[in-house]
Amino acid sequence: MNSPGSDAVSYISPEKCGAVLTCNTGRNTASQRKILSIMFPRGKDSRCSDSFIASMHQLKIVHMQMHQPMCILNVFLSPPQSLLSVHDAVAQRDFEPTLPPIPDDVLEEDDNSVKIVSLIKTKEPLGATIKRDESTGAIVVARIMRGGAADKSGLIHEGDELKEVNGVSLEYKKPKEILPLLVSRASPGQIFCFSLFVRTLFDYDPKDDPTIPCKEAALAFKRGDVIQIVSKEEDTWWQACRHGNGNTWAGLIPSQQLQERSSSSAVDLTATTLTRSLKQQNTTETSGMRRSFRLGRRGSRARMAAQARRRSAGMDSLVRTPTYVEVVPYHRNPLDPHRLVVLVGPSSVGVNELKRRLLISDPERYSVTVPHTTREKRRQEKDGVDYHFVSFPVFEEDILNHRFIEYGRYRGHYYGTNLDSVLKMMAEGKVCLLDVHPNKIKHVYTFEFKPYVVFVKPPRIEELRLTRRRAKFICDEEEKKPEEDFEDMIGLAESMESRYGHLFDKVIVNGDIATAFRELRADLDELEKAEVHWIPAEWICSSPTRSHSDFTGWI
Ligand SMILES: Nc1ncnc2c1ncn2[C@@H]1O[C@H](COP(=O)(O)OP(=O)(O)OP(=O)(O)O)[C@@H](O)[C@H]1O
Repeated sequence: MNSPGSDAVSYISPEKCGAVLTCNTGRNTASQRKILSIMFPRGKDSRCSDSFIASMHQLKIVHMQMHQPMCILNVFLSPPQSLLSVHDAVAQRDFEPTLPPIPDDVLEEDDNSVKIVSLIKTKEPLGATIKRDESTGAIVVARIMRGGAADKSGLIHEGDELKEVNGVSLEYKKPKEILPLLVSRASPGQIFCFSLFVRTLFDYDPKDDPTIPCKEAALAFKRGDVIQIVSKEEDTWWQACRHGNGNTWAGLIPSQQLQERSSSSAVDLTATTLTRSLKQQNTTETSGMRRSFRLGRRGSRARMAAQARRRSAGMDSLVRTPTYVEVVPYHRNPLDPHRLVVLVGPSSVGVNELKRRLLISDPERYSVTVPHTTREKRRQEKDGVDYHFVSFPVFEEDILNHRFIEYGRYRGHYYGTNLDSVLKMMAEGKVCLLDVHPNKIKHVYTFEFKPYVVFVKPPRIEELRLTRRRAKFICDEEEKKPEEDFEDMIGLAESMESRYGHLFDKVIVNGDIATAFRELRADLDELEKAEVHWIPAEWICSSPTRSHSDFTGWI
C-alpha cells in the first residue's frame, strides 16, 4: 500500500463526506505541509471517483486508477492519531489502487515533505477559504470552515498551499475563480466543539458587503433568524450555521466587533440627526411619544435632548449597535401561561388600533390589563374591571417595590399598570396585550413574563400620507400640521429602533391597517403553535425582582 517516499497511505470514506486519500512522506510538520491535489467526483452518483490525479511539484501529473468500493470506514478523522490508526487498519488490507511511484527527482528537488490529499466528495464543497500569499503569490488556505469536508478530514490546515483543484492547476488563477469550489456545508447533526445560539438583530447580505473575504462562503440572514455560531476564533469573521434547516450551512458572518465597528458611524449619524431635529422642533415633548398614555409616557424635551447628547458622546450604555443576542430554546408546555405580548411604537402609529382589532378578533384569547388607581370609584365602575382601586399607601408601596411597569399622577391621583394585573391575566390563560413605551420593557424582561415584543413601525412618508388621510390626528399644538406629525413619527420610530431594537422580536410596518393586522395576527398564531421559542439566555438567570439596568445576554 505504501508508495515510495511515503510512510502512510489511508483511504477514509466517511459515509457522508466521501473518501479521503492521503499519502505523506513522514516529514509532515505544519510548516512543511503541501497540498498538491484536491479531487472532486465527476459522476453524479459516484461516491468514489474512479480516477485520482495527483499533481506533483506543480509540474508532474500522476494518474492512477481507483476501484469501487474503496475502503469504507465510518470514521471522522482528527489528526494525527486517528489518521494513523485508520492507516494501520487500512494498511492490513490489500486495497486498490496502489499509488504509482513518486518520481525520485520530485523528492530530491524539494526539502518540503509532500502530502497528496484527495478529498472525494459527494455534494460537499471543500469548506475552506483561500487567499493569495502576498510574498510568494501562492494560493494558500486562509481558514477552514467548521463541519466542512476539509475540517472533518483533518488533513488540510490553514497556511497549506493549494496547487490544483479537480485536476486544474491554480497557477495564474485569481482567488475569486477558485472560491465557488470552496464553500462549506455542514452535515445535519454535526457536532461542533463550540456552539452558541443567537438571534440576529440585523439583516446581513454578503452581496452588499465589500469587506467579506469570500462571498460564497458567507451566510446571509434576516433580522430575527436564529443561527448557531460554531466558531468565534477570529476577531472579524465568525462561522455560523442556519438553525432549523436540515441542510445546515457553516458560513462566515461578521463578528459582533466587526458589526459594531462598521455600524458605529451610522449610530453617530443618527444621534447627530436626532439632536439636530430636537433643536428644530418646538413640540418634541409630546409629538413623538405615545399620546394615549395619560400617565407620563411622554418624555420631556429636555430629557430627550440630554439622551441625544449622551448618545452622541457615546455615554449611553443602552445605545449599542444591534448585533446578536444569545438565545436558548424554551419548550412551552400547553399548561404554561402564554407569553406576554408587548406592543410598542411611536405615538399615533396604530398600536391601539392593532390592539383593538386583536381583542375583537378573539376576545377569548386576547385581553388587556386593568390599570390601578388611587382615585375614587365612580358609581358605574367595577373594581377589577375598570380599575383596581387602591389606597395611596398601597400604591406607593408598590412603587417602592418596583411593581409598576409604568405609573404617573393625574389630577392628584396615581394611575399605573401593575405587574400583578399582568400576571393575573396570564394566570387566567389569556394572551395579555401590553402597550408601553419601549423604555418600560425592562420591567417585564424576565422569564416570568417571557415578553414577545412587537414594534409597530410607520411606513415611508408617502404611504403614511396616503393611508392616514382619513385618520384623525390630534396635534399637540394647534398650529401643527399632520405632515409634521408624520415626520415626528418616522423620526421617533428610527430612534426607538436604534435604541431598543435589540429587544424587538417582530417588526410590523403599519401601512395598510388590514395588512398590518393580518401580519400581526398570523405572527401571533405562529408563536402560539411554535414548539420551540428562542428566548434570551439572560432570562434563565433573571428573577422578577432583579434590576434590569442592563442586558447582559446581548453579546
Ligand atoms: N394603518 C392605518 N391606516 C389608517 N389609519 C390608521 C392606521 N393605523 C392607525 N390609524 C388611525 O390612526 C389614529 C391613531 O392610531 P392609534 O390610536 O392606534 O395610535 P397609537 O399608536 O395607539 O397612538 P397613541 O398611543 O398616541 O394613542 C387612529 O385614528 C387610527 O384609527
